[in-house]
Amino acid sequence: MANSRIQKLLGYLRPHTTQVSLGILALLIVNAVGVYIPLLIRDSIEELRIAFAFDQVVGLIFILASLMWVIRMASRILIFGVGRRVEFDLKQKIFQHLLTLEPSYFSTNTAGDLINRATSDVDNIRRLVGFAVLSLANIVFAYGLTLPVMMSIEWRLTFLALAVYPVMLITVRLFSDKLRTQQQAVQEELSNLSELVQEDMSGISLIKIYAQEENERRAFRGLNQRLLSANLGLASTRNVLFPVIEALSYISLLLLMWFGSGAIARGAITIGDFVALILYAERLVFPTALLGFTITTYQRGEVSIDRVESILTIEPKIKNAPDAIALPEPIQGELKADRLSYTFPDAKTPALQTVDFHIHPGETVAIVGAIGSGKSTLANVLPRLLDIAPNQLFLDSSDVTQIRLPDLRSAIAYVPQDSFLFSTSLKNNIGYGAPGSEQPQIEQAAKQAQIHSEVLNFPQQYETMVGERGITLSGGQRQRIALARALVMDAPILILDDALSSVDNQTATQILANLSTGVDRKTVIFISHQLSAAATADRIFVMDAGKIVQMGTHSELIQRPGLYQDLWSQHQIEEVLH
Ligand SMILES: Nc1ncnc2c1ncn2[C@@H]1O[C@H](COP(=O)(O)OP(=O)(O)OP(=O)(O)O)[C@@H](O)[C@H]1O
Repeated sequence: MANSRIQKLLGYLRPHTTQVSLGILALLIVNAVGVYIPLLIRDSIEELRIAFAFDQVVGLIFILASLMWVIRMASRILIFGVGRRVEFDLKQKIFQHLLTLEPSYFSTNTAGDLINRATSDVDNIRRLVGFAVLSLANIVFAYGLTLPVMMSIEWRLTFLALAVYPVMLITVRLFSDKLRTQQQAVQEELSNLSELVQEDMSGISLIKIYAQEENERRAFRGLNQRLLSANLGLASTRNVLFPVIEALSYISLLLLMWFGSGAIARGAITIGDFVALILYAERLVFPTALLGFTITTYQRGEVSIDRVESILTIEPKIKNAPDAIALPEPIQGELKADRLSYTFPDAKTPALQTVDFHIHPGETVAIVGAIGSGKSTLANVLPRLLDIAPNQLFLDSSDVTQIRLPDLRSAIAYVPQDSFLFSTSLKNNIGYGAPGSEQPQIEQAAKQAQIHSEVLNFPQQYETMVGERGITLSGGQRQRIALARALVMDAPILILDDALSSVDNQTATQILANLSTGVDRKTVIFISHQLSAAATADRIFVMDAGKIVQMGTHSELIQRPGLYQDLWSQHQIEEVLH
């Protein structure tokens, strides 16, 4: 597992090998110069050349220190830049992969969790790639180059000076774990608070109708209070940690001074050696403290690699068959089902049971039936939004599971039950399935969907924005915009899944009549509870408990005793009562 994570990590870094190598080389130079400067100071002290005059050595130190500063900056820019690039690549990969997954994946996995993986987890990986790589390389070079020089000066004093460093490391480790939990707590409280604000803003009318302002204010105060406590906790841990690190580095300095002065007195080291040791011990404080944070960052990053990879390795259930075929042109729009069955995962009974039908090109078929009888399931299997077995459903005599998915889906225009609109202009919403559609095409589709004249009354007509930053449309208007979106595609098959439920019966009947006339008639599948509109279809399929229990024209079906007759009588009574 650990190996595979390291492989993944190396995989993320591979496209950026040049930057990483340059960044690491820069760190090596910085550390080499960092080790050289104290030696220069030592020699200067020894030769008593440093002091009050601006001398060559001071100038050299100034130049070297400036060089170090510039190269360190370059190393940070390079390696942190790689972190950002890896973050960018991963976000692209996750989003791209999510787009390949079937809709049912999103009903079993919450959007919150997916967003979290694409943001917080990717952020942890970015830190692992940027901060952890930089810090680890820096630690290796800092200790690798500084320790031998310190030891060559005086090994006993070196051990003494560094004796408190393991304590420093353990302290930072303990604190960084605590900091991590506290940071998470702050994040959680913050998202609880924003969730409440978001919910209250969208449910503001309910709050007012039920006069719950006071309760909501109290709920907000409670959450805000928790956020305050979490923030104060985090701040106090931070405020304790840094003085503790400082204190430990002073202990190291005191130990050095105490024993170092004895060593000078004994003549074991020179004053120059002593100053160099102090400078070296000081050099190692920062990398040591950082190592504690680096370990935590590394561990967090590892967990996040697993979480992100677990998304990226999910195989889409619905994909092109290995030997998928192109749909032969011209597409006729003939649909045939042969013992078509589908059971939802974890469901006890099938939603579709051995359904047989033959829908002719250009035919308008209405599908009616009780709630939960399988109508939407049937609509969803046609464009393979659900994973059906092969050899059960055929479009123009080709098995739909063998047709290339883009071909199949562009042959079917589908208006689902919930008329989802994107937060963009009406024009973009209507032209969504056929990007680059010209205004006349958009208007033509809107006219067919009987929404054109209403759009002309909107403030910016087709440029009017909808959604959160735009106007609010009525249910019926949304449905007709969604219908226009499907019509722009000009696909040979059109499926309307209860897509006109908020449109009055007369308009719905008119729309259906428009769709089923004309020279290039489409195959229309009209799923509806609106029986008066359904009655005008060429044929009607009546569904019950996952089966088509009756088929025929309206006039045939009202003659036969059965579910359709019952539904029709009920419909007549409702019409009279209204
Ligand atoms: N995602 C799902 N997971 C499990 N079961 C489902 C799912 N979607 C639908 N079902 C079940 O499948 C059956 C058929 O549902 P379907 O939505 O096709 O009915 P419907 O005839 O379109 O109903 P309505 O008229 O309310 O739209 C129902 O028993 C329903 O509970």
